[in-house]
Amino acid sequence: MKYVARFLKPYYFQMAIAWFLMLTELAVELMLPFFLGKMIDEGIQTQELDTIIFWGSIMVGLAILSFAAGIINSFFSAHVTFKFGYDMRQRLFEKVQAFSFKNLNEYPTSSLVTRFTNDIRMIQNGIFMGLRIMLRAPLLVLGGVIMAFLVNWRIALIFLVTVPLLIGFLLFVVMKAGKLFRKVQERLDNVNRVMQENLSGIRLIKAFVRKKHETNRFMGANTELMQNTKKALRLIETSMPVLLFVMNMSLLFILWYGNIEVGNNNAQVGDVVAIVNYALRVSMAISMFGFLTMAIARMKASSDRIAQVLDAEIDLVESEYANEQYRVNDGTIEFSNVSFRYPNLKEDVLSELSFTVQPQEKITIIGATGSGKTSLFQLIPRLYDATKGSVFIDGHDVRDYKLDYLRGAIGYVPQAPLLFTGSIRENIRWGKNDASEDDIIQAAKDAQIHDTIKNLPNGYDTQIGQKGVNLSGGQKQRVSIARALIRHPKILMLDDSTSALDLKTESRLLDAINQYECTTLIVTQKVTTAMSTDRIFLMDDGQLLDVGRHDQLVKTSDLYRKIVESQFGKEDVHEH
Ligand SMILES: Nc1ncnc2c1ncn2[C@@H]1O[C@H](COP(=O)(O)OP(=O)(O)OP(=O)(O)O)[C@@H](O)[C@H]1O
Repeated sequence: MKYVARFLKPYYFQMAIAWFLMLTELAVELMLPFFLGKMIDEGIQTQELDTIIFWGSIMVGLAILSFAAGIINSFFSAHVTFKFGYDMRQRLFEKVQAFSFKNLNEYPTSSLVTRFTNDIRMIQNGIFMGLRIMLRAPLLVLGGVIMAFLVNWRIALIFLVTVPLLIGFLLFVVMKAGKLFRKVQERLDNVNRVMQENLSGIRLIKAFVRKKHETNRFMGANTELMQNTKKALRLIETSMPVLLFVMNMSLLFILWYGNIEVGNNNAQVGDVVAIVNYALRVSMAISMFGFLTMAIARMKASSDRIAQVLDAEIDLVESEYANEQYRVNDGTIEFSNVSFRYPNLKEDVLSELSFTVQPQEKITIIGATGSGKTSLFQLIPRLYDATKGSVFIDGHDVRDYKLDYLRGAIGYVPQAPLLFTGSIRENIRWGKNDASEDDIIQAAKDAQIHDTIKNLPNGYDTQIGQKGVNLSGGQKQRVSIARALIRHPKILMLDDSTSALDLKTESRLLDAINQYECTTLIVTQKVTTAMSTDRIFLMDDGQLLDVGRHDQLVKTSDLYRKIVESQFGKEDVHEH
């Protein structure tokens, strides 16, 4: 709950006003039955109209005051609640933006989405209820009992039985429900996860005719959520009849015993009416108190989940010694004894890699799937840090660069091109905010996508659907290459980004890239791509098996020869 208090701090003043108004409402609520009793005894029973009007006017005045206080309290409570939600969502978003890849692996997207939406809403509910009824409910119980004793202590003795009974029962319910609601929240995570996977993979599901399987999976998660929610709500629902039963019994007792006391001249009719009124208000306050504690239990469960994210240690941060002066000018890349292991793995996926790539050199990295090509790429813009050894760019360890600068100097096209909803122009400009229209067109031309865009009905204004659904795989790849080229990066990294391009387009693309003054690393499976670059890195099982030009490797590397044979046929190897 420390974060709840921290995020509420700027709004303490507004909260104080809300609480003050709530106390006003409370005072009125406690006074009304008292005045009602007075009106009955001094006005109605003695049939004095002036007295009735006098007490009646006071009661109407107080009711209006309470009404106004209630409305203004709601206004301030809502203001604090929404501002709180806004601030917390913003902070959470910034934190997740700062997450390293390792952090992101720990928190699945669906769980983050639930935290951003549902958990924050639960906390907001708790705060809103807190501002409206937190002090009011217990004070109303206490004040109601005291006032009832002041009116007539004999009849009020019944409160000594009913109040502890109800409070004890509600505490029991709340404690049990708190645990159940925590489970509900976890089940909601599951439903969101399955739903998200399904929505993003719906095309694949249709293509594989896996609708039934996925529907069952969703039904499983949904049923669990329903069962857990049902359990929690059922528990709360049982509390209401119990509450009503105790309340009705106590009312009956007050009326029965009150009647006797009035008969014995120990009480007046107005006293009995006032105490009945207090009994009703106290019971309602206890039930409100129950809901409030429940809301706090849910709020606690949710705030713990938010705190987990806000407290998550970000393992990949900018070094405090990072040098602002360091610049990437030439684009020399050096790996020195670099080993790397994903945090959740037991074995290295890259072992003892050492090589240097010269400025503006074009390198192809070729190797079996899972051999560590993407992992190698990720170490250059520091998406992960090497577990052992160092990566240097222009002679400086990547860890000594300002992180944003380093990443900004690199044009990285990931394996799965991801485009954002918006126009094609916006997607290309995403790589460089201040790019001019000419820059955008030039980057698109170099990425060999300009002609395609021009032929679209809306050209560069064509809206890209979610994740680029309305573009072909190769078109998406080229838009994301244009997005990287527009930065004029000193280091360009294409992770299997030309896989969907035909040979001619790919060759034109590589020629265009040659015009850029950048060191280029290309992960590919295609020998044709490898042939057009300066050197080929042959990777196998996290190791650099061979390095050389195509014509050298064909002679010296069995593995490379096999790859060439698999793509060109045995006889053609030496021709190529
Ligand atoms: N986020 C991750 N967490 C744990 N292990 C991972 C992660 N990403 C990749 N790996 C593992 O690391 C190894 C190397 O993966 P990598 O993605 O670098 O291979 P690759 O050569 O790029 O493969 P491909 O050609 O299929 O893209 C694989 O064994 C893979 O299972």
